[in-house]
Amino acid sequence: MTRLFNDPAAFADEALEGFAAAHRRWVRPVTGGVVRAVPTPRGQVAVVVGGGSGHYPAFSGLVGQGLAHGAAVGNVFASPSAQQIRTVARAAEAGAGVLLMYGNYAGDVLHFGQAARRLTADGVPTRTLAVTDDISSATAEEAAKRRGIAGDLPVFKAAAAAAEQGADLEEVVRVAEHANARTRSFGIAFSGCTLPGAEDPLFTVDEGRMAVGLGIHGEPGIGEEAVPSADEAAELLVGKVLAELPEGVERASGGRAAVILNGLGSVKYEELFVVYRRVARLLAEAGVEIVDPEVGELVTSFDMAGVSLTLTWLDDELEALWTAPADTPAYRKGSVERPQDLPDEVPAEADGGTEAVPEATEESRVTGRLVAETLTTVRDTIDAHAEELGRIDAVAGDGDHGIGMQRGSTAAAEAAEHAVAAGAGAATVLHRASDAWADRAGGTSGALWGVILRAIGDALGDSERPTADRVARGVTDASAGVRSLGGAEVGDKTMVDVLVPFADMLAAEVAAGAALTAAWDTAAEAAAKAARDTADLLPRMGRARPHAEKSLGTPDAGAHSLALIVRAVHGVLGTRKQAPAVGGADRK
Ligand SMILES: Nc1ncnc2c1ncn2[C@@H]1O[C@H](COP(=O)(O)OP(=O)(O)O)[C@@H](O)[C@H]1O
Ligand SMILES: O=C(COP(=O)(O)O)[C@@H](O)CO
Repeated sequence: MTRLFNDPAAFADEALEGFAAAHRRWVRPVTGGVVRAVPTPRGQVAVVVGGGSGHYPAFSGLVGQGLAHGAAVGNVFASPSAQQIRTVARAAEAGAGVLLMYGNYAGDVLHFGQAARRLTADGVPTRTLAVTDDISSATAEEAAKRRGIAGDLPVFKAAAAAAEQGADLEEVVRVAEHANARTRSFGIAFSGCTLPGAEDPLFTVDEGRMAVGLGIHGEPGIGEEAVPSADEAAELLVGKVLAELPEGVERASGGRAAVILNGLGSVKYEELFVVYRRVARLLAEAGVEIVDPEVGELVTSFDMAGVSLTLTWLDDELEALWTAPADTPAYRKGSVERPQDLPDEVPAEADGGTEAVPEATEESRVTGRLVAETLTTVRDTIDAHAEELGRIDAVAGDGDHGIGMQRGSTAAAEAAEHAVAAGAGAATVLHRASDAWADRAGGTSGALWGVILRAIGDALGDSERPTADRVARGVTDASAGVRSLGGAEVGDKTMVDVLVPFADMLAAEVAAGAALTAAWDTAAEAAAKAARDTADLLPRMGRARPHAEKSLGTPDAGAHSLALIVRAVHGVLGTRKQAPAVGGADRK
């Protein structure tokens, strides 16, 4: 149970503020996360890590000499936004490029990928690496789909130590890929975590049972067994991890490995030591030499009761990097040389102020006002359903869909109002709302809603006549944009299952001559049905995929929220018969 919080939606920001205040020796807060207090030496590759909050010490606690140069920190269990990542990377980079590192989760992959493209366009050479150590989350044949759990630490550390030793960006990437390929983890859990403000844990296991193959977001395990003794738990974990040796490691015997026994949040250190005692013996019996083991909390999931075992199979290169010194708030090893002349406190960054809006016609400004009003209604609709969306997402996902959508829609409505007050046209209102939604929400749906609003804005423009045809084209482009960015298709059990039929129906109705409000009504009906139908699908993308069968009978959270939103938008359109974009006479 997370007991101490103020506003749950502000939990991650407030935790980061307190963390930075408590660790000034190591870190400096920047917009979107933290960077080292000791600036990156000129010419050194910067390793910037990141992910959602709720996993401390991942990710902010791993920033310091010998480890990460910066961490982008998202909302609870949600990826940081591309904009946050970019700001942190810009503050950390020192002329030799940036490697962005994160666990392999849909939201992280989308946002870090976008950030890399923007940084490259800014002239900062940038590469990405998603850690994939969790062997329970996909088969060896589909290793690229595996999640990143406690293996984040040794992979981050190898890359950062190589950067510290002067490797260039290509070399740091090679080392990171090599460390990732040689890292394997497996975990078990006795109870799920309870998110700030939530009543119930994300999953429960019956008394005397445990989940096998845990995730770090309170995802239930992939199987269930009776709770073992500490020794039996050690036997299970060691057996699983030794069963899949990486390429280049012929046999366990004679191998050397970095070993991490990780507590997920509420398994006590003494319990971990009891388990580790047997882990160490079993590995010794298997002929594995343990190098610098770690027993403790390194990647957590709030108060989840769970434990995972990670092995990174070392060669000479990886061993030197694993044993190299590091000095961060949560992870220290050996002694690092600390520069004497630390910079004075860096002044807080000025917030960008209000950027002037591009020219717009009066007609487009009227539509901009309608868009802002619609976004306010979207925000209110999401507020009213936030708890329900979180509950649906918790069935097979991480329970954060309500919070993420709330943060995104609130920020979008606010940005739209500011843009309208500055005299913006429809495109600019939607573009500002798109950036605000993606930036504030993070997570998979934050990136995708950013794409949706931007595509509709592009179609409406700031000076063109806002016709029903343009709206329909914008929605069609949004549908294509979401599929292109997220890679999901109809049938994968995502919001795409609703967006595609909605866009297709809207385009068909408008092409057949219907006025926008009537066409939207018919399309929203199709969206509601498509959202309900996702209950019968097995997820093939995103957080729910490893728990496919658990989600049968429950609709997809992102599909449901999209259907709610398009219905709410119809409510606004229906009250504005005079608005330029909604009258049948304005079809062309
Ligand atoms: N690849 C994808 N393409 C389109 N939609 C996706 C994809 N992956 C997940 N989603 C949608 O995102 C929703 C979850 O959004 P969010 O709560 O932000 O996710 P997460 O916490 O997993 O980042 C899912 O219910 C699904 O509709
Ligand atoms: O939760 C995380 C990001 O995953 P999403 O795909 O955005 O849900 C993060 O904690 C793991 O790095």
